[in-house]
Amino acid sequence: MIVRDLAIPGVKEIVPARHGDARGFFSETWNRVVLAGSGVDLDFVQDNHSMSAARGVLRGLHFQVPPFAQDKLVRVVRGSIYDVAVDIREGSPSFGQWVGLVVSAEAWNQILVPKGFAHGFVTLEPDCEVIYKVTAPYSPEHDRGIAHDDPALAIDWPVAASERTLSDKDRAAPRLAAIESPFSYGAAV
Ligand SMILES: Cc1cn([C@H]2C[C@H](O)[C@@H](COP(=O)(O)OP(=O)(O)O[C@H]3O[C@H](C)C(=O)[C@H](O)[C@H]3O)O2)c(=O)[nH]c1=O
Repeated sequence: MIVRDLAIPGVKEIVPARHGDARGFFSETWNRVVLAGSGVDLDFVQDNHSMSAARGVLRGLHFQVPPFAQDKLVRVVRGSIYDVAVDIREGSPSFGQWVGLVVSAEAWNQILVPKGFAHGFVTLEPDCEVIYKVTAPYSPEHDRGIAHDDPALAIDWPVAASERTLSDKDRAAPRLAAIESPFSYGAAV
């Protein structure tokens, strides 16, 4: 299992081994002990699976506020996505900055998005299936969003605005400056 920090510390790319043979392959896509050995010791409580039918489906930017803040371990079992994590921890040296990663079934890679980050992705091809573990259960009352196209974030989405499909909720999301982040850099969540 390869674990590497992306441009904002805490956000990581994880690539599990894939053991191929004449039948196909086997992969331990998550192993708590192995990940803990790489400094990622998380207790996931829920597994999610979303399917997006078209290229350009954009889900995000979402986060849940404490006490339901979530770490997320995201992987793609069909297709490919451009996955984005935005640092929304007040006082962080990278507050308002983002990191993006292509996550795909072909690359067999994953992205770890810690608490304190807003998360979203855009699909790069039709029929993308995204599987992700989270460390807190879904709580609609604690679910929040910020605008994926907030000019202050200037996220370089690889799908043109005219080709994106968003939920009504995401289209109406506020800009980062319009919300009070519940996260503080260095503080336990
Ligand atoms: C997130 C979630 C949703 N739902 C229900 C609520 C709605 O009836 C339906 C679609 O929910 P939503 O439009 O919030 O789904 P996404 O836009 O894919 O949201 C996700 O998108 C980005 C990428 C994220 O990081 C979050 O995991 C999550 O917010 O599933 C549940 O039943 N459980 C859940 O954990």
